[in-house]
Amino acid sequence: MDFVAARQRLAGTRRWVIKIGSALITDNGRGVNRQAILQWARQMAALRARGIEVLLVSSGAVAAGMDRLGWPKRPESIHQLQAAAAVGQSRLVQVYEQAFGQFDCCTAQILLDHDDLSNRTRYLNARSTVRTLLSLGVVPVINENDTVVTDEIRFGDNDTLAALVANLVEAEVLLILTDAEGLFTEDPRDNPAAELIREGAAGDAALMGMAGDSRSGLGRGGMTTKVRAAQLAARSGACTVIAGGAVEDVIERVSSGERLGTLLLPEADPMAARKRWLAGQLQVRGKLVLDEGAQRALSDSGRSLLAVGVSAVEGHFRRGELVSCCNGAGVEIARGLVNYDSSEAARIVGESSERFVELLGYRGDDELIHRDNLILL
Ligand SMILES: Nc1ncnc2c1ncn2[C@@H]1O[C@H](COP(=O)(O)OP(=O)(O)O)[C@@H](O)[C@H]1O
Ligand SMILES: N[C@@H](CCC(=O)OP(=O)(O)O)C(=O)O
Repeated sequence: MDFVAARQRLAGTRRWVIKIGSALITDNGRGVNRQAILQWARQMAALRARGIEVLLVSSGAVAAGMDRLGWPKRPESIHQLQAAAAVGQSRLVQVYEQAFGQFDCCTAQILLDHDDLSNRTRYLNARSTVRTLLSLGVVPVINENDTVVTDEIRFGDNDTLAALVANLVEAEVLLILTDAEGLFTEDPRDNPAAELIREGAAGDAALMGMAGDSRSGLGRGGMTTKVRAAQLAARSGACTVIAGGAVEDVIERVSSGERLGTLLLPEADPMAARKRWLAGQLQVRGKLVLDEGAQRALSDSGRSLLAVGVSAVEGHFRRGELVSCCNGAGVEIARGLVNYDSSEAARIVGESSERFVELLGYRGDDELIHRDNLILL
């Protein structure tokens, strides 16, 4: 793998999930670290200004709640943990909204549980809401819905949740900020001579052997869940960077390709991995019938599907759902995520994108399906 090129490619990516762990958020349990949050918000706002969509997965509800309630030690009882999370979460979102507000960014709280990502309808709902927020320029601030989850359905650690969110929105990058400067050959708390792994393959089994558990009493999974998160994120083609959240301007520096932290890459070409993942994840909701020119544009030239090359629309689907692309004889040649609802698609098929405003009342995307969201069969 060409790691130098992979680092540089980070600068050209368009959608990031950034996860910040409990120890960082609470300055090692000393209360919500407003100063640090302001710095991260500034950097995330700068990413947004460069056209990069940012989703934040923030831990820290339990730790912030413990601090607010004056509890020195993490409670054992699930009900006390849930109570602490309820107290801490409201404080967290208030701090985020204020911090992002200083950089003209709006935030939205999203609390997810296991069902939201495993149940198909709720998965699509979550996906549409998050995508809508992103299109509005809002930064979603996501956490596990700690007050309602039970042990059986708990993600447990936000590394896993962040990776599943990266899958949900097909992010290109998962940046995990923690209190270590990346993955070391062993826990630097045990061995100060341990060396930083700068780059690797997310699926490399040796990495798990290096990763240890959390020690802080605030975080949950240590490096084990971070390496596993990189593996999960790789399924939809995302690369993962594990880096030190306390490093100055870490988000901006990683996003400009600087060699900070640990970069873990998907084995397959990111685009191929993402397409394979897409094909296996979603149900086909409808069908588009392509004329011969469009069939050639897709199959021979790997181009996007334009409305002008479509002669018919079948089924009922919404923007972002998976549709099948067939030739006149009904043979499926491709699948992809469609940019328009079925009723809108029916109005624009056979037409060039110049007429979209007239036909739909707004311009929208030029492509019916962008080539990045198309899988040839
Ligand atoms: N190989 C390793 N390299 C770096 N840190 C490690 C390693 N193994 C275990 N750790 C521990 O993982 C911790 C970070 O994980 P965790 O406490 O869960 O943080 P977070 O709250 O950010 O998720 C570090 O403080 C470190 O002690
Ligand atoms: N949902 C919990 C997350 C706990 C957790 O996973 O913490 P971490 O290992 O620091 O990401 C909270 O907000 O406290």
